[in-house]
Amino acid sequence: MSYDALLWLSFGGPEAPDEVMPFLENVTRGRGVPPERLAEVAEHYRHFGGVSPINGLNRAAIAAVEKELAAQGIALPVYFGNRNWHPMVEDTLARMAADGVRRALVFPTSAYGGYSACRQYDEDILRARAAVGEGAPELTKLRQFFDHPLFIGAFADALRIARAGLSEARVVFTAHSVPDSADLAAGPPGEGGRRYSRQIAEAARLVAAEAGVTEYDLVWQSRSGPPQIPWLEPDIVDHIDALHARGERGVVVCPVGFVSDHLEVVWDLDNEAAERAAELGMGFARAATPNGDPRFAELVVELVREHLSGAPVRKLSTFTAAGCTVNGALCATGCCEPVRRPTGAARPGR
Ligand SMILES: CC1=C(CCC(=O)O)c2cc3nc(cc4[nH]c(cc5[nH]c(cc1n2)c(C)c5CCC(=O)O)c(CCC(=O)O)c4C)C(CCC(=O)O)=C3C
Ligand SMILES: [Fe+2]
Repeated sequence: MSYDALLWLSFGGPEAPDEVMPFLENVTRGRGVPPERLAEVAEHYRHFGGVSPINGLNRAAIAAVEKELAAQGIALPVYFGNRNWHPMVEDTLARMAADGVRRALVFPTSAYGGYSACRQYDEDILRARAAVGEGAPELTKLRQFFDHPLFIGAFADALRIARAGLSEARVVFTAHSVPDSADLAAGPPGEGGRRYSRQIAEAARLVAAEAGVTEYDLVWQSRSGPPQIPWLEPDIVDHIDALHARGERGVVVCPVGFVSDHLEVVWDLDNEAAERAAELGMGFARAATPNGDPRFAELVVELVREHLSGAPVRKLSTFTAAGCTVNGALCATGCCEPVRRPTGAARPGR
């Protein structure tokens, strides 16, 4: 099979103060996130002048991937499109079609399975292809890479470096929380669910092993949604309290659930969690995310080469290599089914 382009598909983020609310409305439309939470998150973006780091980080990563492709003699133009903010994936796909792209690979900026981390990117692909209509490029999404040796290796080195600065500290892995019901529905029906949290736990185990860490915890961060709906727990900040209560002197946080230092990392960890640790007199360090590591570009190009030249599928876990589907198709019927969130208002019966 031959491909004409690589589409870099990401979440998107505002790049000016007046973009914050429209961006947040795009993210949360129909998802039952209370207005108070939205106002709070808008405030987080305002601490950074209304500019999320995510688009800039993606542009830098794309530049690194373009260099790596060229270095490996692969002629594949890279396009950038987002789910929630400009450049919107619908517009990017229209441009690709106009440029004559017939078939493209898609790199989603998430390593994991689950509704938010995988299936929602399939929905983006479906939506973008429907928007372009006739002549829309055929899109093959690259697989989940949470257990790829280059991903694990980048995190393991970052964790080693972060630990080197703190003499006594508990290692804590963190990932974005999701509703418990969404985690339960993650993966193909019949496989017991929880594909998202199981993959996160496996990545944490692999990173810890490679970094020589024998004891650690796995916690969650950045929950939204109404408080009566259960999400994955414990929360990172509550966990820092618990570590303090049992006499730990410091904490090294490894954000294994993310590929770059976007807002959830630089606000929820580097500000909120770091501040709580400081209040408690605990040491705090945070491991870098892989986006800035040269191995990240190599990883992307290796995933591309699995398709272009049959490069071996390298992975460190025994979990199924999932997420690789064509034109937004699911891994399996009912895989990572979205769980409808209550909006607070009564919903008309359907
Ligand atoms: C699993 C997961 C990932 C990792 C996988 C991946 O990377 O794709 C992720 C990434 C990200 N999440 C991001 C931002 C936001 N996520 C929100 C809300 C939510 N995230 C959820 C899950 C995840 N999110 C969920 C279940 C919700 C509830 C609403 C819903 O069911 O959809 C909200 C709404 C406000 C709030 O309530 O926090 C915002 C602003 C940004 C960009 C940050 C920047 O601007 O730098 C990134 C990379
Ligand atoms: Fe999110």
